[in-house]
Amino acid sequence: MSEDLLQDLNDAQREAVLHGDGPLLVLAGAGSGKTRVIVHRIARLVRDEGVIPWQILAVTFTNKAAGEMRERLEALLGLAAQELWVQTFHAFGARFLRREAARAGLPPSFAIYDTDDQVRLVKRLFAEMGVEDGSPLTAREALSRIDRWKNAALRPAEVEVSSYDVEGQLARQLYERYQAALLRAGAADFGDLIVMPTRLLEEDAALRARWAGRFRHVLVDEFQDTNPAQYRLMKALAGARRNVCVVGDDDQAIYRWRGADVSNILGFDQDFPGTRVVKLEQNYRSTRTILDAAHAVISRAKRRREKRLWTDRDAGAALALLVGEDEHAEAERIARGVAAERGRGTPGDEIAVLYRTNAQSRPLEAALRAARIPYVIVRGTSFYERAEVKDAAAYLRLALNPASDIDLERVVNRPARKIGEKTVERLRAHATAKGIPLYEAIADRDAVAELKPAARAALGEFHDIVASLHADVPALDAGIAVQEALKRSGLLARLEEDHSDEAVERAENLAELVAAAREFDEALLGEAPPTDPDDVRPPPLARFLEQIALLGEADAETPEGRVALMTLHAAKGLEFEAVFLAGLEDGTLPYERPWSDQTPVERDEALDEERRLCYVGMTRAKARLTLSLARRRMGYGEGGPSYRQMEPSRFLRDLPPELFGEAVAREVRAREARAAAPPLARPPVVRRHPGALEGEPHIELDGDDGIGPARPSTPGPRGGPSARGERISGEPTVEYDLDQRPSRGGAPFQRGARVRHASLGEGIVLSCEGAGMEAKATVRFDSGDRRVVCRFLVADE
Ligand SMILES: Nc1ncnc2c1ncn2[C@@H]1O[C@H](COP(=O)(O)OP(=O)(O)OP(=O)(O)O)[C@@H](O)[C@H]1O
Ligand SMILES: [Mg+2]
Repeated sequence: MSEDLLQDLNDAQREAVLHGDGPLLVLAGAGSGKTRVIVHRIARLVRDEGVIPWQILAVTFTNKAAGEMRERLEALLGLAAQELWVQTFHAFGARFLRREAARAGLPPSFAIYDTDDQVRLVKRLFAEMGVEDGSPLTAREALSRIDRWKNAALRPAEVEVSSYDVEGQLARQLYERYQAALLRAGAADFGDLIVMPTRLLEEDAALRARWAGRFRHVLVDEFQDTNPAQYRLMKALAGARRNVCVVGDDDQAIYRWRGADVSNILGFDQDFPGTRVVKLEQNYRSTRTILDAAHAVISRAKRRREKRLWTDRDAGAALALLVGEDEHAEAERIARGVAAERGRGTPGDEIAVLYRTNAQSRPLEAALRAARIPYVIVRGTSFYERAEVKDAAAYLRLALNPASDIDLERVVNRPARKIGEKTVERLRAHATAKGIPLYEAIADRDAVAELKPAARAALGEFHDIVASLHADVPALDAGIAVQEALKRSGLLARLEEDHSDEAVERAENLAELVAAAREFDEALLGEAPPTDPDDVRPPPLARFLEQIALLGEADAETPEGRVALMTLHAAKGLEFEAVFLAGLEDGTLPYERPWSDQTPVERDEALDEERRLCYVGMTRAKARLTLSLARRRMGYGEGGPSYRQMEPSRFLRDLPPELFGEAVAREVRAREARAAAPPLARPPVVRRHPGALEGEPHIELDGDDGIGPARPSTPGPRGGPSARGERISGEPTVEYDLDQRPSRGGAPFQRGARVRHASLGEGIVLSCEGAGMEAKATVRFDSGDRRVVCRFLVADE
């Protein structure tokens, strides 16, 4: 037995790592070493049991998590780790389908459609069906129904919809056409990457025997978030051998909205009788304060199985709370907190700012940029979502498969070739009538006969481009293929002719795409030749496109030293020295849809899921956890954007005040005593956290910060310019006034002051009027004179 693999494991972890054959379920809270168990178990199987790496399949939820797992395995196993199948469910599905493409009716180089492609396809099908987009369903609504059916691994013919459900009937009809259109285009969507392998395996015993025979061990991380289709896929792959090891935490189930089903965990030992269940109870990640806070939130979930983690670490730092007047002030305080964290030597990539919805990232970005703190938004698809990058990808996908109509429609007139929408419509009608792809219609004399000569010539040229790419490019290295596509399509030349800033930026993005493809080729060079006889690897270009398509929400690399900004969903499984959790307000976290038509039971379930999300966020922190909220937040109401007053999150009220430090606890006790007396309107008090260093997070105490009991319903004035607080005797409490701080956002500026704006850059103040939140300044920027709200300006010191 390799001792080193068993060192640094507690008894329960060791039991799971050493478990022999048969089903194993590791059920444990956050940071208890579940992922570590998977990694060490795989290493032991390879090193001590002689299992061949490609006979092991491990699935995780995000590419980032898969990447980290692979890194840890490489450290333990060296080169042998390369041939392990460690990936996301979707990446596994894609890999499976490339090998079994013919059975699924797809070409091996099938394209993977993203949401944008899906929406365009549905809109086109709506048009064919004579259905108006939005009545009764929008394309996105229809797609979300289709997604739900796919999560349950249902094919169109198996979907049951009541005859009274008009929308459902339409969605079902659409589903059928949609699948047919995908097959015709030689494409699959994300759902198909799971449904198709699942159904192929379930329905073909010989195929199942082959695949279940090859994987001697199947391991699943974050098992609580698998949907029924993924669960069935796992079951089929486990086969009769039943060597499945699943690890999960029911408290961290956060994908119910995507069809994940916690009953997978609860019913696991019914499907796999004789399952060994291992529970882990020691947390190795967080301080006791952080664990207590997380427990206070999660333990109030309505439906939950009680479990509690313990740690032998100290209480550590108290929780910190930041309160901003609005989301910009909140963001600015977080930026200051992050700066202080870096100031104490914490590397940027050990700091994360987490939030509930993507929309919250904008003010945070602006504040970090203004504070010159390097950050990265962990949202992998953003680069590949740029129009010019998608255009290039569409040419490449056409090179592999000219029948992909969605790609053809995207680029037939890019760069502009004077091929108008009317021409495309005519071709579309012809293609639909004849049941051929657009690519063939273009070359069809009958289809183009009535077109004007100029349009005909342009179409002919476009057809030649696609034909030449299709003939030459598919087998090339990805880097060269991308270059050829950019050159032959004319995309790059057109941008180079144009000298506008925008064109330059787009050309740079295309250069970046070439660089990414070259890096991909280089990485392939480092790949050892497969020892797995069944391992047919597609040519580099197809693999490169697949990698782009599979970049999920949560998967961007976090470059060294940069602070990570991401949603709570994306933070799953990760850990950071310091975590800032933003937007602890009712409505933001827990998130509430403005138009909720939920039943009370659904509302309870939704609230429990928000609680679990909050728990996931808090348990990402190793040493320091800062919570923040805004008193009002810009939202979109009926009359357009407007400010909404926000109440502190109910989750904040669940936290024992002591976790914020003794001074806060004392203040809350005093507040309780005051609350017992007749209510008095109390002015807000802003205090520096006792003993805090300059620039450190401070805590605002004015009775409405969400800590401790809710204040009686007589609201005091908020944030008034002359707010005064009382001292807690004997403590070095520092008070200062938010609106009077010199040379900070929100303060009026002197004429001639140098200021910085997040998007407009540096400038000089020409004049300033108004006061406080409403103050506006006229500023001379490089791009011209602009009137901007002072809150968005930072003095350039
Ligand atoms: N026995 C141990 N001794 C020391 N450190 C450990 C031990 N087990 C786990 N750790 C460390 O604790 C941290 C959390 O472990 P891990 O990420 O495996 O937990 P997890 O249960 O998967 O968490 P999550 O639920 O958030 O995914 C990691 O930094 C890991 O290296
Ligand atoms: Mg984990």
